[in-house]
Amino acid sequence: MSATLAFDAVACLRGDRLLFEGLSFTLAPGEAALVTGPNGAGKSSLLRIAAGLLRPAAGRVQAEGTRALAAADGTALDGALPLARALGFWAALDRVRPSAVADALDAMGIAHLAQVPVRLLSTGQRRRAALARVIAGGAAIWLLDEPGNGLDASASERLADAMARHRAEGGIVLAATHQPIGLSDARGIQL
Ligand SMILES: Nc1ncnc2c1ncn2[C@@H]1O[C@H](COP(=O)(O)OP(=O)(O)OP(=O)(O)O)[C@@H](O)[C@H]1O
Repeated sequence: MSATLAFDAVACLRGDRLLFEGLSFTLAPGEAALVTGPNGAGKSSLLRIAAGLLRPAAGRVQAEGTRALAAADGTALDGALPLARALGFWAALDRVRPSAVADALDAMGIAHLAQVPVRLLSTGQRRRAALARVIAGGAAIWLLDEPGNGLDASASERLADAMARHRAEGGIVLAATHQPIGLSDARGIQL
């Protein structure tokens, strides 16, 4: 997997507030960074900029490889569909191999929920499902907003394992978090 994510003197403006400016970093294959900072500092905004969903007020973002964003709220999954089918919808768009969904459900320990409609999942199960979507999608660059929120100890371990496997394959992880998430050797980006 070949991936690069580079910020070059990036500034972020929300409304009329400058949240950060002059932010530069480069992540090479296998590298990870942890974005920290107080509530409202702009962590989610930074991830949206990294995903290409929000335009920087200044500077440039270069991404080599596909990007997948797991937002802090919501799963981006159809609540009415059974979990496996909701994930399958994205997997089809991402053109991944058919077994990717089952593997991702296994990786997050929710294979037994495959037939349960997404809207009936618990908060932690939904978080696991959102992460399973990213894992199944096969994107090179994972952008994870508060990925540890709502996860129990076992799910946190599964997330740490999934991130380690992803990096070992040359993937990149950029995560915003207030809590430790088992991301070893991650660069710190303090807002
Ligand atoms: N669409 C928007 N228009 C204007 N301001 C916005 C918009 N979205 C977010 N903001 C503001 O930008 C600031 C940064 O928000 P952001 O969600 O990026 O922070 P954060 O560091 O992720 O915060 P938290 O730790 O609370 O999740 C906040 O003050 C927020 O009110």
